[in-house]
Amino acid sequence: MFAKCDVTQDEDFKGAWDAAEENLGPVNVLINNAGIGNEKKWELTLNINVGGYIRGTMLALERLGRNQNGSGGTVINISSVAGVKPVPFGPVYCATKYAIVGFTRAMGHDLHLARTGVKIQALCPSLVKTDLLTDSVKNAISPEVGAAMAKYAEGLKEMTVETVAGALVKLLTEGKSGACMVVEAEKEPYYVNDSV
Ligand SMILES: NC(=O)C1=CN([C@@H]2O[C@H](COP(=O)(O)OP(=O)(O)OC[C@H]3O[C@@H](n4cnc5c(N)ncnc54)[C@H](O)[C@@H]3O)[C@@H](O)[C@H]2O)C=CC1
Ligand SMILES: CCCCCC(=O)/C=C/[C@H]1[C@H](O)CC(=O)[C@@H]1CCCCCCC(=O)O
Repeated sequence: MFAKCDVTQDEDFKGAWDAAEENLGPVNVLINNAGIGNEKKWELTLNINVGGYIRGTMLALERLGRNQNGSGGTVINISSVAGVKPVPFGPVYCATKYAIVGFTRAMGHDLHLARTGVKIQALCPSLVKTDLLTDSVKNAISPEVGAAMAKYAEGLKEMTVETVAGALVKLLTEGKSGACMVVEAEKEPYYVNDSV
């Protein structure tokens, strides 16, 4: 099914959730995935990459939280390797992905899990060659930085969408709330940043 959803808009997010329930039945997993890499439009990048994830998580807590008579569930936030190490090619992008790791660790803490019964987790993939990379090169802070990003990316080992999806299933099925899992080419996925 398809539903229009601009993640910066509350009404769109609620409408997409309702449409999913009407068409598919009860929802108990939300994956916050929409993201951009645009250093020139830094406020838009924050609104989508951070605001959209927080909006989605708050909606999931409202709809799924046991403290709201919900059934519990899981939110997976797609951060990035750029959320656990500084990536100089996209400083704003990097800041948004660090923000998501911090938000996930804090909101995923047992203090909240005990209240809501909703697990909050983050997946931090390394590079997959999607439109995001092309757009990020085009919208880098300067043409030179864009060129350096493209050159660096060329030198990286290829990682497939299937590898990322496999890690996501592992995180969803075995990961604790607050867990942040990194997935890189030719490595077993691993956890970082244990909760306090
Ligand atoms: N491609 C990569 O190397 C990596 C990507 N990520 C993250 O994975 C997620 C998905 O990225 P990709 O599939 O690679 O990029 P992509 O550019 O192929 O997909 C991003 C999607 O987000 C959607 N989107 C953008 N703004 C939106 C908005 N306001 N509302 C709703 N949807 C919106 C776009 O329409 C697009 O379908 C992003 O959060 C990205 O930061 C994380 C690590 C590595
Ligand atoms: C180590 C960072 C992995 C980043 C994967 C990702 O989220 C891609 C993001 C691009 C973004 O749109 C703006 C950027 O700066 C990113 C490109 C980064 C170049 C690849 C670095 C990959 C690596 O070292 O594993």
